[in-house]
Amino acid sequence: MTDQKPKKLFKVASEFNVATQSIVDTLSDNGFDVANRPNSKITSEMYDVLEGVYGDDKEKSMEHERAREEYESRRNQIMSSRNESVTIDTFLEPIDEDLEPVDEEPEDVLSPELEPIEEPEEEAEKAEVEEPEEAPETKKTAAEEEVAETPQKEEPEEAVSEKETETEVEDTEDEDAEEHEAGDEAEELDEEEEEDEEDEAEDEEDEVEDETEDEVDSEEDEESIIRGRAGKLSGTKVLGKVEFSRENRKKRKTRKRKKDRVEADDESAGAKKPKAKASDKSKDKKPSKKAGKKKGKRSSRVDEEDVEKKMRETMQKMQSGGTVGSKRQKRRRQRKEEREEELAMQQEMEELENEVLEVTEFITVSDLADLLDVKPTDVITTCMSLGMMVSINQRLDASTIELVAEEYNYEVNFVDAEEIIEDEIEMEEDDPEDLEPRAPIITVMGHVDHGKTSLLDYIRKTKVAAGEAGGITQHVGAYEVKTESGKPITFLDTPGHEAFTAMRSRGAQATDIVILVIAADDSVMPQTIEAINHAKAAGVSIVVAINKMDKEGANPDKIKQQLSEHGVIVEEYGGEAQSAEVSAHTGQGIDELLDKVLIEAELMELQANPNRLAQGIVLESRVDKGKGTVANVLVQNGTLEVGDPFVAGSVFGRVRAMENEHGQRLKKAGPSTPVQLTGFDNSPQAGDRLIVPKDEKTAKDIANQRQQIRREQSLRRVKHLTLDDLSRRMALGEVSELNIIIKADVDGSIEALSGALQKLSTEEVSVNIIHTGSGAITESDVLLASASDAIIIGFQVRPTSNARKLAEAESIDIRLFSVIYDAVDEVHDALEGLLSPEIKEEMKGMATVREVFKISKVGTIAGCYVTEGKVSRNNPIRVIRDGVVIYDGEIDSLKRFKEDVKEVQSGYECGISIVNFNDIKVGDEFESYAVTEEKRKLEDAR
Ligand SMILES: Nc1nc2c(ncn2[C@@H]2O[C@H](COP(=O)(O)OP(=O)(O)OP(=O)(O)O)[C@@H](O)[C@H]2O)c(=O)[nH]1
Repeated sequence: MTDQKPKKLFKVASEFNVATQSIVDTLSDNGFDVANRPNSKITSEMYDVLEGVYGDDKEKSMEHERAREEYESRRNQIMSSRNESVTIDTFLEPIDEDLEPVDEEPEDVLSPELEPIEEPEEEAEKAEVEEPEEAPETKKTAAEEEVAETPQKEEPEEAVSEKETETEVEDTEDEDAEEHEAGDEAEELDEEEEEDEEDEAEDEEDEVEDETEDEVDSEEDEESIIRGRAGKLSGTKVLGKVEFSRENRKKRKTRKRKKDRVEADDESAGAKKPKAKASDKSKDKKPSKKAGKKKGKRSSRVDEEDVEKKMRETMQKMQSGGTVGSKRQKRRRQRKEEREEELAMQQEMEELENEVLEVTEFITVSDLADLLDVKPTDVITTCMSLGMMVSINQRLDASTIELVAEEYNYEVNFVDAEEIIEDEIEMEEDDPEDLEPRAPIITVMGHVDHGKTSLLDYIRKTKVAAGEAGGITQHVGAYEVKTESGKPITFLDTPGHEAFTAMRSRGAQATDIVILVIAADDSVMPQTIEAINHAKAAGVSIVVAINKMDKEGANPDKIKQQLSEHGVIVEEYGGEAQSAEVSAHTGQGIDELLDKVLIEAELMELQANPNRLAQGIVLESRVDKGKGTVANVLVQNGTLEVGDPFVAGSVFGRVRAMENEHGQRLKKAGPSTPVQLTGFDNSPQAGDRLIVPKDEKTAKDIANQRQQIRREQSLRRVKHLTLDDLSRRMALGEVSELNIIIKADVDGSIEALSGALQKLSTEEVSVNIIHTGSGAITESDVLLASASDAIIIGFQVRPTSNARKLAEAESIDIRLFSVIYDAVDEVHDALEGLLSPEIKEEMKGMATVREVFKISKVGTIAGCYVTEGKVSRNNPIRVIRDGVVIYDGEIDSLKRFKEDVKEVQSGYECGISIVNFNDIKVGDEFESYAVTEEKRKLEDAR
């Protein structure tokens, strides 16, 4: 190297296989001052020094080079075999003639340009191959002699050493620098080279980013890394570009989707499936390109027009005078963009495939078809294939909608019809300027006996009465307290999580902050944890009140420690939860607690707009003999005024009167004000949202619509789980636990039954006994079953008549048994999906015993009054005393006056005697029932 021309830094770095910085450092250690720029000159003296230091690395570099050459020759073989099918010669005959140096692989040369439809790996592989494509094109334009000359000039030299014909124009820039330097002395070329090299350096940085580049490219990457070009990574800006274009695509997509919805009718004829729709869309966007890519039929997609167009484009680019390097860079960017686009497209298609339908339950077949973009007949056919005959206007239940939607690759998200109606009429968002701070609404929660009630009582007694003569005189579900700073806080006055969860289960949320009460002398208990979980699920802030601080053994630190284990980290422990140590007995720390509540409220920026139509929530309602329906309502936003028409749930009303907790009449109630409200048409339910629409007509319309929906739902929906549909709902994944309430005659039976039933738990369904009790099945059992979606099993007991009616109304499955193992078998069969209630029992009539006549030789005759249905002579009869079955047998005689009759209708008296049973007492009830055999239906078995 001693007498040779100076080399460039990056070349030397590449030769020695080390970073340019290392070279610079080494040289500086040896007294040479060289800037770390790729084109810095390395003199022969410097080179000698470097050789001494990095000789070994040079060896490695050469090995590396050999491996690269090997790879390239292998790749060329593959290329030439692969591209036989795609020849572009036909299109470029005149060019080929001029292009001797590269005509060995013309198809490779042009295919990437003309057919950007190959698989990404292919694309990557051709990263190098495409280079020459510009060369031939260059040559084609005779005018571009200058550019064309370069490869031609080099060819003879390279032809000797290079086996590959593709020979990468890169070589003319990459290795050429090296080779030329040995032979070519032309200074002006050097300058050109410098430019090229700079571009190239950038280009190579690009390659570093380009993950799909092939091995050869990765070698270049290595080179680029070696050349220490990391400082120039400004090229990553390209990514920004790509993102931008993707966003645009998304927007376009959204618009398109909307448009599609509008034009659904026209298009739906062809679009059988959303998938089809998706691919249509993709075609719209990327016509033959993508389609071709998918099918891999590349040559078929290349038409002459395309070729010409591409050629023109290429020539334009060349004429515009970009260097080869910058063109390559552009090309790479282009490819990268294409890949990004493709990715975005795939994502979109996936999105489309997993599209979620937002529907209300019980939409009609034609509505569903509209949403699915298909014809109603398609939905009808689908239903038929699922074994259901439906008509176009038939409303479908949730599971059918899901099944049909699934057929069209849609997921279904059921939305509350009421919400939809509400959304339609919901007034627009409040202008931030109109918002004013409002009082926080607080619920007190905590474990049993930790002092919730005491705390609420203390606050009510000490903080409410101030200034309000008489204090709280009536229950309105909530009350407002004034803190020392004069700021108000509204407390919901029912402690415990029942009220909170009941509201939440109805989708309503009245609470902003939960005060979590924990006794300082106790510890974090199950209900504490439950309360934490509920509050978290509702997204409600927690302020901790460590109560009973007056007690000996109070250990607040222990509580704080335990709380942190459950994700509530108080401020002293570095968390965000406010906490106060209080005593509901002495009042210690209560002011501090309220202050902390206010701090939390401030942090939450609780605001409302008092100058708008009111919105609120029904806390509870009851029927008052004098006033009609009275409901406690918490105004959440806007101002409710006397005379306002409103709708609460499905109930219409007009504010007749409002009273606050002090029994004072109010004309207006602003945000966070609890009021007792009269003027309802009917009884709303706790948790119902109350809104004041713009006029009475709208309010009535909404109420009517909602009533209709509720009617439909109550008519059609099997609201609660029954043993009959257990296996079907298990299969649909709707049920994973079977909640059971057991009522039995004696405690012993309860234990035996619950033990046996619990053992039936399977992997799919666990059996939970949520409540047990002895005695008749009461209304509260049915309510519990309704709230927890449970079935009721009665063993030797019967429901009271109110419970029976309620169970019917609420579709609660009550199963009555006289033999424990019958109950166990039935539940077992239901779990196994084998349940076939072939023998069904139906209550036919009830009669109450009013008098008892004991007649010797005949036995006891009961003078009865038929209260429900009819009592038939031929039906079996049960004797029920205090809700418990005491005998099950047959009627001996049924008489009206002295005549034997077959049956007696309700409202009539009759005399009944029972075979072998004389222990009849006044007040007993007779249940006349029929046993019917039902053929097992196929759908039951599913
Ligand atoms: N020493 C002391 N006792 C308290 C304090 N707060 C409540 N207690 C007592 O703890 C017991 C339970 O208090 P409650 O207010 O009924 O507790 P709770 O959490 O409402 O209980 P449930 O309504 O059963 O859930 C009562 O005997 C209260 O007198 C307190 O700060 N100090």
